[in-house]
Amino acid sequence: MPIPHYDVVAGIIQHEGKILCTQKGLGKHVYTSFKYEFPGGKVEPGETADSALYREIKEETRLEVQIGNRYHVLLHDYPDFRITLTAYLCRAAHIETLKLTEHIHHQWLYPAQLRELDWAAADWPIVEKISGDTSLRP
Ligand SMILES: Nc1nc2c([nH]c(=O)n2[C@H]2C[C@H](O)[C@@H](COP(=O)(O)OP(=O)(O)OP(=O)(O)O)O2)c(=O)[nH]1
Repeated sequence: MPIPHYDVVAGIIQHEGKILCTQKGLGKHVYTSFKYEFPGGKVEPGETADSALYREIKEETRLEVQIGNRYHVLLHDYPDFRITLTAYLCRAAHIETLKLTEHIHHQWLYPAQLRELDWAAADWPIVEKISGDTSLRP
């Protein structure tokens, strides 16, 4: 049987120079359980990437973000499935409404601090790019 391939969108949500990092809880897969990721999720049939990202971020964080430019696209193979992960720069004007509905923890970190977290394997190229990206500094 071919392994499933999912189209996943993720938001690099910036607020006052920091980026929102969200930690997954225990899930179906040990290799993504308890890992940090950027809020987002699978693009459903009939959705655009933008509308899927806006919907997922609102569902998961209650934040209403402005979606900006596409930042990075990559293909990653997990043991049971593969994803095309597309990360977009996003901005949150207000973060008072932040409420996690699926993740167990969150941190707002400066770009250079992102490497300190235990990220999902697919996210590392994005984390490395952000860490060295002076244009993201406040
Ligand atoms: N939203 C998001 N998902 C990511 C990132 N990195 C990464 O590997 N993923 C994976 C985790 C999931 O397997 C998939 C996103 O699907 P989903 O958000 O619908 O998650 P899900 O509940 O089906 O996943 P799971 O917890 O059951 O494994 O992409 C990321 O930075 N953001």
